[in-house]
Amino acid sequence: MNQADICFDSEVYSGLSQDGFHILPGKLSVEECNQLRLLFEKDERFRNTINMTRYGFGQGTYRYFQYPLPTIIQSLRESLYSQLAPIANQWTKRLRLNFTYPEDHQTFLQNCHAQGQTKPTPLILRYRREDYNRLHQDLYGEIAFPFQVIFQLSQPGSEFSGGELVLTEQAPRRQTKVSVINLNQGDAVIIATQYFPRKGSRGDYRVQLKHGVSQIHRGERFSMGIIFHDAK
Ligand SMILES: O=C(O)CCC(=O)C(=O)O
Ligand SMILES: [Fe+2]
Repeated sequence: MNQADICFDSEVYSGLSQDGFHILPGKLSVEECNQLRLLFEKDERFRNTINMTRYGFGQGTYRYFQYPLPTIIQSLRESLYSQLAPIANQWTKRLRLNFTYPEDHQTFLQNCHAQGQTKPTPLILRYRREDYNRLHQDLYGEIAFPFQVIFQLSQPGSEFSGGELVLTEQAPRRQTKVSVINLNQGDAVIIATQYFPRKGSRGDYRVQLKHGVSQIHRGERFSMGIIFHDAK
């Protein structure tokens, strides 16, 4: 894991505030991706397994980790949180929301737990031919951190085709805009969980964001999601 390549400077801030997402290239090594993929088979690591067809979420399988999280996921969750929390707090001010995100993830989780959100939310997803993930938002209770991070664990082209990560943004009085995010194995993308503030001529306005995955045409695609709030 390369900590040095995340630098949450003004470019990250303006990207997130303009588009609601920002790509972090080469966040994980191929070796780390392969290790994370292998975890998918280890039942004892997970608290719940979701067959997406059964819930109408799409087609494919995802598994929620249980505590304690694998070390690499725990450390990514803490370090990404502490870098994103200051941006989250600038956003809440711009959106005139009455909530302050603590500096460290542990304190944030205490807030979640006090609201009955106690279950860990980091997950690994596996898609095979014809699988897909419908547009959605990952909200699991009243408390939601405004960012989440998605990691590509498979290599497009050699391992699968299709299966693009898709974001839709909905601004007031506009038709929906779509962005297709092409990630290589090991890349990650920070996305807005629910909505983000965008500067307009008459002040900031709220843009809603959803994410999903287009159908896989060939092969197998694994991804990992780090969501910072816990679930009810
Ligand atoms: O498979 C993907 O790229 C999307 C994963 C996802 O929905 C998530 O991490 O919340
Ligand atoms: Fe998601």
